[in-house]
Amino acid sequence: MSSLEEPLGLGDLPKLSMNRLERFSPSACRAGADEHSTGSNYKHRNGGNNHMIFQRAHSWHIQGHYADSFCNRVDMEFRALPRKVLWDLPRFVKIVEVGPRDGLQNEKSTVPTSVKVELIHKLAASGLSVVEATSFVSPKWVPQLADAKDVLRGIRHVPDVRFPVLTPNLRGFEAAVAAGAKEVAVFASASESFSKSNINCTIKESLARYRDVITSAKKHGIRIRGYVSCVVGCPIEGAIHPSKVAYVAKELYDMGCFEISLGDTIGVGTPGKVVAMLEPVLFFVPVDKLAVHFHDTYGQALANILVSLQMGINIVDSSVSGLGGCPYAKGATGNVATEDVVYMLHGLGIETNVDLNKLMDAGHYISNHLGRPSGSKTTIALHRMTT
Ligand SMILES: CC(C)(COP(=O)([O-])OP(=O)([O-])OC[C@H]1O[C@@H](n2cnc3c(N)ncnc32)[C@H](O)[C@@H]1OP(=O)([O-])[O-])[C@@H](O)C(=O)NCCC(=O)NCCSC(=O)C[C@@](C)(O)CC(=O)[O-]
Repeated sequence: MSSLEEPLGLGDLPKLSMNRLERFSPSACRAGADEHSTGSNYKHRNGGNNHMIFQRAHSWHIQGHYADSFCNRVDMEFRALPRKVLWDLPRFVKIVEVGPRDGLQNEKSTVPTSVKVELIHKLAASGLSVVEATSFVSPKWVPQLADAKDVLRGIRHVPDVRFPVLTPNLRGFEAAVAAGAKEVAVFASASESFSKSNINCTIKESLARYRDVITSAKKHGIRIRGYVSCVVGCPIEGAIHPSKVAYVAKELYDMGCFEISLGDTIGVGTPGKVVAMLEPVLFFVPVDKLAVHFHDTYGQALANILVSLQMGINIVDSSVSGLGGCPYAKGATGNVATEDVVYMLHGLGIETNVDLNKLMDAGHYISNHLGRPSGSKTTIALHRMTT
């Protein structure tokens, strides 16, 4: 990866346009204090004194004997500012890749099983530790995933990578186990209307079904993830009250789901709405058991992820190339692109274990197959830069 391709993180702030954070980067000060340099292209006025700050390609420098006292002041200012907004961020974020399931379930033309399996292998090779592979749902409802059994059987074992599948009822769960599933997910909704249109039952009925699935899963020693859909808005009902989200999340968690993913199914969330939704949920479900799952319909997904991380969440669902959309949520676009999430997280100095180049390779593979450009802005930008 060339330096141009690396995310512009805090350590690279001098490369960005002038702003407050940039000027007061402590790494810039440390670099300046350590090695004095020549060749200025930026002047900074501080408290009536002129201090020359020299900018080179990768570091900034403060000249002469002003450096130490200047840097101490700057360090103090800098610490106060990012502590508020950046320093509570997690060091590591687990990404749950949902492209092969959520991303493909809405595709009109049938994607061959071999392509799905190859995509899953490429995603696993990029370092992702969880790749949601498919759904054991009714093929009448979601024809694209009618080959669930064959997809699961086609996946070769990759150490430390998990391949969960969606199961809407006991029948789906049993089929998934028979095909070799080691981890499954159930999916309820915070909206009564969406529950009926998505899984043809009320919220209460869905929770009763999932209780049976979880009881059976426990017997098989299989881990179950729980989804809550429509956590901010519903395509039929509109705004959803956060208390409804908290209720369903708590029920699934109390039943035994090891992780609860909160889905903004139609991507209407904004950071303010997300904070308001997360607050009551955090009252009932431990923060380290929560994941966020944002569709990017209004371009708010990365902002929503950032605010979720600031609230302590460190599990993020996303879809390679931004594939997807829910068959029962008209107009909703795909999930936030995994490439864009990785770029942002790496830029913030947060580890993911994901190799962005290999991930983009997986994105190119499926985008080429589908015959359309990637939905990842990061991929498009880096591609432009290299061609
Ligand atoms: C839940 C059901 C099955 C109920 O479907 P139903 O029609 O109410 O149930 P049914 O019991 O009357 O069964 C209808 C037919 O499906 C069969 N059937 C029944 N169960 C299964 C099964 N497991 N696997 C295969 N076949 C099944 C069953 O045998 C029968 O076949 P028929 O007798 O007519 O030939 C149906 O509504 C369904 O499959 N819905 C699919 C919903 C879905 O996959 N939605 C998209 C995923 S959720 C999502 O995207 C949101 C999420 C998770 O990403 C988070 C977010 O973004 O918010």
